[in-house]
Amino acid sequence: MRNVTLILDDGSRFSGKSFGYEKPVAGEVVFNTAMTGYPESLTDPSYAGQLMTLTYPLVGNYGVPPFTIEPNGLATFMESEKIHAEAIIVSDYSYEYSHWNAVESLGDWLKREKVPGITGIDTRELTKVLREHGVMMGKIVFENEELRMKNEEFPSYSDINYVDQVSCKEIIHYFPSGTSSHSAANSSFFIPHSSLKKVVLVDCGVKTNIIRCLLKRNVEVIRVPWDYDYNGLEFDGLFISNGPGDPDTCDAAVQNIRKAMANEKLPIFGICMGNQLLSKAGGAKIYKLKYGHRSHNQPVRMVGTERCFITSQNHGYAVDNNTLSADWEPLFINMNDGSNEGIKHKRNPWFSAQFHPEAASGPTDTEFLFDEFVKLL
Ligand SMILES: NC(=O)CC[C@H](N)C(=O)O
Repeated sequence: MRNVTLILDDGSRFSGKSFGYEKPVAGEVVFNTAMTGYPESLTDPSYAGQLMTLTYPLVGNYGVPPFTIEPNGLATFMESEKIHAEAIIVSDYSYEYSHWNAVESLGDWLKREKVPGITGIDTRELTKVLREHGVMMGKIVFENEELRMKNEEFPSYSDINYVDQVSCKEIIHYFPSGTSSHSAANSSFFIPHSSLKKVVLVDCGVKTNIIRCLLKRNVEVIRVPWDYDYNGLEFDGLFISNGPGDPDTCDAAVQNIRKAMANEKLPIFGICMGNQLLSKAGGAKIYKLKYGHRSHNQPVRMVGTERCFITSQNHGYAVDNNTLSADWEPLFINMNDGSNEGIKHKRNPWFSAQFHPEAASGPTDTEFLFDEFVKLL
C-alpha cells in the first residue's frame, strides 16, 4: 500500500495509505458526518471539486452496489453516472465487505473510476482543523511524487463553474412509464402533447433520486442544461436542482428563472443549489459557510411552526436571510446555527429547500415537499 500525504492549504499534513486509484488530486477538503451512504455521496454531482472526508471511522464494510441502468437511463442505485468527488478520505478502510446488494469493494470501484481513496487518516483531527479554520483547499500527494507537486498552486474552488462541467449537454425527456428520449440542446425542442403534467428540471448537477421522486408522482420531466432558456416551452412547473460549486458562477440560470417569474402562477421548486439560485433570482445574497452542512441529521424548523425535521444535507454556501426582499420569507431554519434552509414567496407558488428532501442517502422525512410541488402543478 503506497504512502500518501494530504496537505492542506495552511500547511497541515496528514499521512495515510492509498486504497483507491493512484493519482495526485487537489480540491476543497470537506467533511461529512453521515454514518452510511458512500455510494450515493460519491456519485452526488454536488461533490465535484471536493475531497470528501468521512468522519464515521469504518468505511467500506458494505461494499458497492451494481452500476445497473434502468430503461430510462438512470442508474438504479447511484445518484449519477459516475463518481464526482475528487477523492475520499477515511480513517479505517474495511477491505472485507458484506451486503446482499454488493458486487465489488469500495477500493476496486475507486480504482475502476480512477478516483483516489486514502485510509489511516486521523479524520477526527482533520475535521477539528477544518472546523477551526473553515474548509480549505488540499491536495493528495503520493510517496516519491512530492517534489513534482510541491510548487503546484492550489486551484481556487469558487472561481470554477463546476455546474457547467456536470450538467447534461442535451435535453432529456423522462416519462413516468419508465422510458426517456434525448434531443440536442440547440435543436428547436418542443414538448409533445400528453395528458400528464410537465416539469422542466434545470440540471445544475441533479441527483437521480430527484428525478425518481418526480417520476414517482406521475409527472413528465424535461431535464435541460443549466444555462438553457426554457422560457419558450410549454410546461406546468419549474424545478431547479442541486449542483456543485459557487452559485455566483451560475448567472445564466438566475436570469432564466427571473424570466420564468413573469408568470406569477408558474409553480417553482428548488433544492440546495436550487434554493440558492431561486433566492438570487429573488434578489437575495449568498455567503459561504465556515465549514458547510454535510450529514444525515441536520435539524431544520419550518418557520412559523414548531415542526422540526431531520434532514440530509450537502452544502457549503447559504442564503443570507437578511437580504430576502419583502416578497419572500424563510421557509426553514437550521436549528444548529440559525442559517437559512429554504425560502418561500409570500403570494406566488415558489419555494425551495436548502436540504435534500429526496435524501439518497439519508432520512426521507421531508419527501412530502415533492407532493406539495406536484399538487401545485
Ligand atoms: N448540494 C448542493 O446543491 C450544493 C449547493 C452549493 N454547491 C453549495 O455547496 O452550497
